[in-house]
Amino acid sequence: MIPLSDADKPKFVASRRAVDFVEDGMRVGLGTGSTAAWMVRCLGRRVREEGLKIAGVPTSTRTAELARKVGIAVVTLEDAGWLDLTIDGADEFDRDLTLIKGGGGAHLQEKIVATASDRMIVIADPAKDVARLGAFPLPVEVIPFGWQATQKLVQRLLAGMDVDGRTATLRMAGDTPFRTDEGNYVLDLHLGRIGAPRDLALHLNQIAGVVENGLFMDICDTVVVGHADGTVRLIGRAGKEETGRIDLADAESLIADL
Ligand SMILES: O=C[C@H](O)[C@H](O)[C@H](O)COP(=O)(O)O
Repeated sequence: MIPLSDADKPKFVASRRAVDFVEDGMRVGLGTGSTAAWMVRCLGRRVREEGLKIAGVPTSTRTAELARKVGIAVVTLEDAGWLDLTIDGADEFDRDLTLIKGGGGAHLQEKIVATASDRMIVIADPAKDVARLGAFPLPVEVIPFGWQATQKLVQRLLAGMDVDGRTATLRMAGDTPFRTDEGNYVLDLHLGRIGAPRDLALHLNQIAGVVENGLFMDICDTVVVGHADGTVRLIGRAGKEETGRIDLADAESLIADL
């Protein structure tokens, strides 16, 4: 048996706690990324071992593949209509539960799915908890047509925004531009600090060629932070907090899914 790596421990702990919120009959949005992958495995185990009946709406082709592999019934958002809950990772979250997402380029589908849900729970490790957003580059999905013009307009906008850095770089996958599931490109905005996230998000989405930015405001209801020692912290709106503990040995049967 391969031991759970130190990097995976907080992801497993947060995921294991978050799937307790899933109830029989729910339509559940399934996030994307390394943390969300643990959540999908934890949820798959509940489906297999407890007979939990859920419909999962994945936010990427990667997540769809994993969900099917672990036994979750996968449906489209169109089929589900509306969702009870979405559980997803994040690249950063602040005190207002505003998020930066899209490190894996999935933030467009993730935002559509999360906003079509009654509730969004974010699962994270302690490194994602920031006093101010912006150290993580902000992903912005753009249409490939005329993307250089869009990049110029984004940089022109940044010149008037409350941020420290102002470069927007095209995300690459080797020698070619990275493509999202929709076939679009991603500009990563190196801002260092985002002083007014709402202002920035609204202005970015006004630029022709911008499809969606990775700032999630007023969408997340609860953040579940997992720690490597098994402790878990739930942060709700208005700073409401709760702590708990997850047994790390509980991850063993999931390691085979890796
Ligand atoms: O596009 C990717 C998503 O927004 C991820 O949820 C985010 O990047 C966090 O990923 P991870 O859990 O791998 O740090």
